[in-house]
Amino acid sequence: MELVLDDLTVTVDGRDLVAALGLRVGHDEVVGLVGPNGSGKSTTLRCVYRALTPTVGRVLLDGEDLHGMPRRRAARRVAALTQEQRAELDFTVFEVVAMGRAPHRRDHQQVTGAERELCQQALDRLDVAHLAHRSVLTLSGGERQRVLIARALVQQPRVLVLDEPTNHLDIRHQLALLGLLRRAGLTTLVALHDLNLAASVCDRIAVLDQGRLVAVGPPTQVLTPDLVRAVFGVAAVVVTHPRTGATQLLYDMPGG
Ligand SMILES: Nc1ncnc2c1ncn2[C@@H]1O[C@H](COP(=O)(O)OP(=O)(O)OP(=O)(O)O)[C@@H](O)[C@H]1O
Repeated sequence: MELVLDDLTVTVDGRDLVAALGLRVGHDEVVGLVGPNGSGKSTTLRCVYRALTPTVGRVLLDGEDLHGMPRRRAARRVAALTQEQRAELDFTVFEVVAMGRAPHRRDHQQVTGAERELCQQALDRLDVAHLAHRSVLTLSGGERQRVLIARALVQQPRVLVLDEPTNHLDIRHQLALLGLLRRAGLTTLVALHDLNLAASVCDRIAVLDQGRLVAVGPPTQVLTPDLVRAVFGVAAVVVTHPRTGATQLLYDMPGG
């Protein structure tokens, strides 16, 4: 499914948090959204999971206006892992993951055997199967993050929107998650702070600065020392990973 952000603008109190953003995420493509704190990444993603309605512009799924769709139809297409997401009620991990099926079920319908199987697979993929019967209230930050990602997968969306999904994850689970995103075969828009992780996992990277898209393209073309200095104010050199061939940045320490 193709996701298009068409001339997206979000204005609050006369200030454009996102300004005339145009971005296309192709079928099965993983596009990374990077930029400094406050550059508009979460605001952009909030428009895609419908927490915000753009002031101007549209979000299109295969040409259809996402904000004009009935809520359940949109929820069957787009799953999100957000910054706001909390799991504060005393449900078990399995119950929380099974909630991902809600857009596909009629009210009060029981979870089917096939859906239970789907949940079990997602728990296994995210390495949280051993927690299935624990209360989500007892989980560590990284465990909770993995449970919420499992729930998003169980939703069987066509489009995945992730806001800093590697937050709280240790390095093994960060890499496992990004590998999973690569293999998921979903149209994926992911906000990431770590430029090296973004370079490793994304087909293309879109760079936001003060609400404006300033660069978009393959990591090797976008993540140049000039761009990193101009947008992030950091001096960096670019190296090529000797085994994977991925572009990676090495940063100068300020005053170092
Ligand atoms: N509801 C709001 N009212 C006013 N300003 C807002 C609102 N929501 C976000 N902002 C501002 O919009 C700007 C962009 O915020 P946003 O959360 O999209 O940035 P971000 O790129 O995701 O940042 P970070 O890397 O810090 O998570 C920030 O300056 C933020 O303070």
